[in-house]
Order: sequence, then C-alpha cells, then structure tokens
Amino acid sequence: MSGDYGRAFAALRAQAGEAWRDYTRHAFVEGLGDGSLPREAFLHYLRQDYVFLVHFSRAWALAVVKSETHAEMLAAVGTVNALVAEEMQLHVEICAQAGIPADALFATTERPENLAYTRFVLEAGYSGDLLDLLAALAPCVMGYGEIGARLQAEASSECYADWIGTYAGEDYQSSCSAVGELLDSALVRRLGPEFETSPRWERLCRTFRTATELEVQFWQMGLTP
Ligand SMILES: Cc1ncc(CO)c(N)n1
Repeated sequence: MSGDYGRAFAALRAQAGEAWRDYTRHAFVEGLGDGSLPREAFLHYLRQDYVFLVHFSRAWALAVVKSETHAEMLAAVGTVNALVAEEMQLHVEICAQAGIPADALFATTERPENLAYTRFVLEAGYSGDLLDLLAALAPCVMGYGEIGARLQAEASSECYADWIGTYAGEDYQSSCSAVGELLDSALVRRLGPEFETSPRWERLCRTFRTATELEVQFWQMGLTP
C-alpha cells in the first residue's frame, strides 16, 4: 500500500516493520477515514501540527545547507516551498474556518511529543550529514503520502475529505516521489550503488525507525486534547 517513493524508502519502510504499521494505521488515522475522530481532537492536532510544520520547514532548510550538489539544493528548496506555501497554508485556512486565527496558531504551546519529534529530526541534521537528516525526514513525508492515498481509496466518510485530499493530491504525491529520488541519489552519491551494504546503513535504518515511532506518539498526542 505505497506509491513508488523509491528503492531506499522501500527498504527503510520494510525494516521499520511493526512501527510503520502502528504509524500508518493508527486509531487517529482510522478516525479520519471513517469520520469518527472528534472535531476537537482534529483541531487540537492541527494546531500542534502547525508548530510541527514550522520546525519541519526549518529542518528542510537545513537540508539545503547540507546539500552537496545543485540538484540536491533544488529538491530541498522545493520541499521548503511546498511546506511553507502550501501545507501550512492549508492549516491556516482550516483553522480560520473553525474560528482559530493565524496569530493564535503561531502562538500554540508545543506539546512534549511534538517538541521531541522535531528536535530529534533537527539534531539528526545538525550532527550528521544529508543522509542522517533525510533518514529522519522520510517517515514524515512518505508516511503522510501513504496514509492520504489509502484513505482516499478507503474512506467511508466525507468529514475529513479536505485533509485527505491534500495528502492524496497530485502535488503532495509528487513531492513524495521527488524526496524518494533525492534520498536514492544522495545515498548513491555518498555510499555507492550498494548503499544497503555500507556500515552506515544500519544507523540510517535506526534513525528512520525512531522517527516512525515519534510519528506514532504524535498521533497519540492528537487523540488527547
Ligand atoms: C506530524 C506530521 N508528520 C508529517 C507531516 C507531513 O508533512 C505532518 N504534516 N505532520
């Protein structure tokens, strides 16, 4: 149940096993699909996710810093723009419709699960290279791509159709494919074509798995306004 997000992502996803399933089939996700998620939990999640996206955009800006080629810079800067100009904008619009103004969004107090996740990702980038950073970023990008595509096909309610449509949509799906290509080419450039046999691979797998577990905690936080 995943689009073609590249060779490295497929390998990382497979090794994350149970954690990947817990993330992409979390009760929060199922509640978005069947409409049973309480509106209050959804708006609480959106407010937290807006803060998440602020730091997530900073992490993608760090990917520009850690790039070694023009192609890598282009891919990273494209993602920064998609986040700041499109995804954050969606949050502002949905929250405005629910009576939460944009300045209140920016002032949201960050929950610890939220803080733990984004600072883990940023730290992976500060102390490592582009590969360490991308291993921490990939579960967020591709996981939502996979969730959106599946809910679009399976949803039994129209309640959260806007949210689902954003992640199932062509723009978001093509961002996922672009990040998959960036991940594959960055790995080949630094570790060679057989990157899975590199001594660094295991640690990249661990970073991916930890980020996946932090996504599970984020959904759990969403269920408890
Ligand atoms: C927590 C979280 N992970 C991933 C995404 C996708 O960008 C998001 N908006 N929020």
